[in-house]
Amino acid sequence: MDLLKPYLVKYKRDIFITVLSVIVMSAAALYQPRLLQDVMKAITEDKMNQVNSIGVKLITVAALGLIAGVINSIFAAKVSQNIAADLREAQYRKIQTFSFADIEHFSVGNLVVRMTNDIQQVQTLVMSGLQALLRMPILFIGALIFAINTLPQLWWIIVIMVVTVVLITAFVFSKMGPLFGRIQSWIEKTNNLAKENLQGVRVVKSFNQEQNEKNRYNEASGELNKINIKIGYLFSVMSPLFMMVSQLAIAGSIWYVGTQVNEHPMWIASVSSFTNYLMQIMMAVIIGGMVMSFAARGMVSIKRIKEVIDAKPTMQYDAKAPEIELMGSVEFKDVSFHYPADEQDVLKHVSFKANAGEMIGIVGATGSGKTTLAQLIARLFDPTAGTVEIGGHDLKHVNEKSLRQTVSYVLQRATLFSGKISDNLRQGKLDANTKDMRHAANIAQAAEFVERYEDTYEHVVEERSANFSGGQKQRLSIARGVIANPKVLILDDSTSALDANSEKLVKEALERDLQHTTTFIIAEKISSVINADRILVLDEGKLVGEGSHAELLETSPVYREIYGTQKAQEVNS
Ligand SMILES: Nc1ncnc2c1ncn2[C@@H]1O[C@H](COP(=O)(O)OP(=O)(O)OP(=O)(O)O)[C@@H](O)[C@H]1O
Repeated sequence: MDLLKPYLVKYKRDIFITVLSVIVMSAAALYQPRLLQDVMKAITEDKMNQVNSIGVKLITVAALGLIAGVINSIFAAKVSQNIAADLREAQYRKIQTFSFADIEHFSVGNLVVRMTNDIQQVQTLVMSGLQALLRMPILFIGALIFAINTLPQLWWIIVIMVVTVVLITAFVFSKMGPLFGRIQSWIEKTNNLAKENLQGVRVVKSFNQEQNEKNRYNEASGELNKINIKIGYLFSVMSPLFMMVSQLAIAGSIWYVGTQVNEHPMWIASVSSFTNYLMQIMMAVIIGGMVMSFAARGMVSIKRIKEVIDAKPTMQYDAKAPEIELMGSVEFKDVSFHYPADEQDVLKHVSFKANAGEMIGIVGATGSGKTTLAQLIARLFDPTAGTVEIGGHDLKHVNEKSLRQTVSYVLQRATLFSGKISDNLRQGKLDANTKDMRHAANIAQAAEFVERYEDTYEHVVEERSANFSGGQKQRLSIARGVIANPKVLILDDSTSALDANSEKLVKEALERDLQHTTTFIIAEKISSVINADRILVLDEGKLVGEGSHAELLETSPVYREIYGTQKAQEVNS
């Protein structure tokens, strides 16, 4: 509940209104049977003036109860929605501070469920809590007092009814509680499967995997369904049982009063309000059960949201580090690295220095650690040993803004955000004007197709950038990467979807227009980096060669082998 405390304080005025309205609503509900009893008594005693005045009172109390009920619902909805929005934003803010490792730790699907379904559960809990938490004890205790006060001789019926109902509730909840935790994890699994399937829809269709995917999804969805049905069964048993117990209690009280009516004729007026109070006691217990079920589910969700909000990002920036202008040299000093989930190093004792303005090619077999190395330059991960320095500064002590202004990383898989082309380019430079955009697009060989649109840079980017080809996406990502004229630019296989001529034009433009930028080009094909000032050769996480193309052909057997294989493939194709 710690999680909710600050929000309960924040919305205390509205919460106070809900509490007040609950009190009025419950008091009205409790007072009505008593007034009904008085009316009946007045009718049997033929006191018509009393009947009228009590009737007016009855209508006023009912109207008050109704108005209080409406106010309660409005404010409970308002508070619960505000709290849900605040929690959603708090989670989102926190997730923005997460490193890659933190996201991998939770998994994307898991975070999405925590942002949506778990928030929904907490919203329902707050809403039902504000509507019922106070109402339940007031109704229960109030109706108990009124019932005993009305027909004290029937106390034993109340006791039997309450004990039976409490036992049923305890039994049902002992079975239901553990199911709520399982529900959330199965929702995550089905969401992950759906997301993976939809994102990879082309692969699924082209490999005719629809049936397999359907089976995988059905299995997970079936498990989720089973748990939901179990909970449904338990609930469906509970309500008729409660109704049966209350009907038996009512029948028992009428029977008992019937046997005593000759001695106590006034009990007839009392028995109707007594049974009314019995129903109210039962209502209180049912409401309590419902709140408990929302609470059981909501508590699981609160715990899951709290895990995100309280998570300490594994990588933090030095808050005291001043914002400085970094120079473009990049140095790895005996760097080793393994991913958080793995023990084995994927980079092993890597040391090199790239001088400002150099163009460095990085080559190596698939899985040799090229992308990992690039991620350490952009500080998406910290090395597990050694240091990475930019402009002579250890990245662990560099201000975040300084780093982001210095390093621009164009990822292997081009990702654009829905909106406009200009919105995407401005992610690279906030205040970019059309001239900046045109310049960047020219370098990336994107201007040619962007300027064919009537609305040029204001052209829409659809969700998942579905209205662009792979090559167009890559060009726009490169444009976003170069627009701010970064000191360090990393192109991670970013021209793989470009034809050879466009790739050559991009390289030439980079050399011409970003002369002072230290550029790292990760490439599968040696031909893509053949003219680089220097080429780093990676093999199973080790730096096994460093030099120009000509030098490496002389000195590095690994490089020679890769080059030889690629040349042979070119000749054969
Ligand atoms: N997020 C991750 N968690 C765990 N292991 C990872 C992760 N990313 C990569 N690896 C592993 O690290 C090693 C190096 O991967 P990396 O992506 O750096 O290679 P690469 O040379 O860029 O490969 P490619 O040319 O295929 O892109 C591989 O063995 C890979 O399985």
